[in-house]
Amino acid sequence: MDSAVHPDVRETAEAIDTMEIRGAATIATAVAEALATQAAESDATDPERFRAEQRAAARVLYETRPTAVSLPNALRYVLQDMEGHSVEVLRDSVVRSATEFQRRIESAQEDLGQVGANRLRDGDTVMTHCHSTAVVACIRAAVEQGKEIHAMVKETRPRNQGHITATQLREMDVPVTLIVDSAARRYLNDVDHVLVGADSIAADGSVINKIGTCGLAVNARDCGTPIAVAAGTLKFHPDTLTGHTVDIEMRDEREVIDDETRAEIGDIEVLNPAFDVTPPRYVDAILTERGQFAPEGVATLMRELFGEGTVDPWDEPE
Ligand SMILES: O=C(COP(=O)(O)O)[C@H](O)[C@H](O)COP(=O)(O)O
Repeated sequence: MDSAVHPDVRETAEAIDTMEIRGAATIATAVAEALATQAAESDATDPERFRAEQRAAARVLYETRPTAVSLPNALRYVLQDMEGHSVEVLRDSVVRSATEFQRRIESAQEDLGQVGANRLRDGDTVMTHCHSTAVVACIRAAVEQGKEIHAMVKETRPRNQGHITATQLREMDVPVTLIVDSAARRYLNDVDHVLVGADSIAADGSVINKIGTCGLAVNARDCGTPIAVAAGTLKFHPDTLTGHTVDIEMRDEREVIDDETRAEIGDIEVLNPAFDVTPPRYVDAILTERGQFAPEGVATLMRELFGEGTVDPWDEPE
């Protein structure tokens, strides 16, 4: 354990690991803030030491959850300009980049919210899955445009993030109907849109999001209900441009079944994948702060954004 890693960084990492801090954009904001604290409160006296501390902090944060690419994308953004010959210059660079990153996330969320809102008509009902700040931003913008929007919120087992969505939508007076996940098919003909977020978008337009998204999308397509994914460019996974796949997080079995019930049943295997992959053919549109794209079209924008490839600033230099 590297003692130079600030306690706030460890606290943030722990909160991400236990999902007290969760959701791709929220995780990204939290890690940017943690790196800024690490920088602001560092007592390193030489630049090399300062850089090593930042790398160690970034590694602790990076190793928390593997699927949401917003996390490494945030670390890269904050540490990208860590050039300079004095600790003061380096510190300023990290703190400035972290602030800039948070500002960009906020404005991207607002812009993609407008894009999503433009797809929604007055009186529409939207089915949601999990809790996505980007989806909430779209519905909020539609409400601010004066549209009456209803929501059918899937509870999203095993952790019931649908309850967070329901709470936030009620706070803006959106009428909410809560359903269990397996009831989605029954109501897909009654809703006008399915709107979900994303943890990562792959170069082929595949969408990696909360487990159950793929089944929902396949069913939506079968019913002819349009499905859009609200995901800023922060969710674009640069490594998929060179053929890498996205790691799907497996979580603790006890999120699915408690030890006592399990013992009563007998010897069973329990699998608890947190995310799944929806192929691009089941997705109508990806909504970003740069407008909406057909999933097959994101590769061009990804190349524009990550053309030169990426570096992993948490790695030790060669
Ligand atoms: O799958 C989840 C959250 O999963 P978990 O609860 O396991 O973190 C959300 O749909 C995306 O992260 C998008 O969220 P946002 O739009 O807020 O980035």
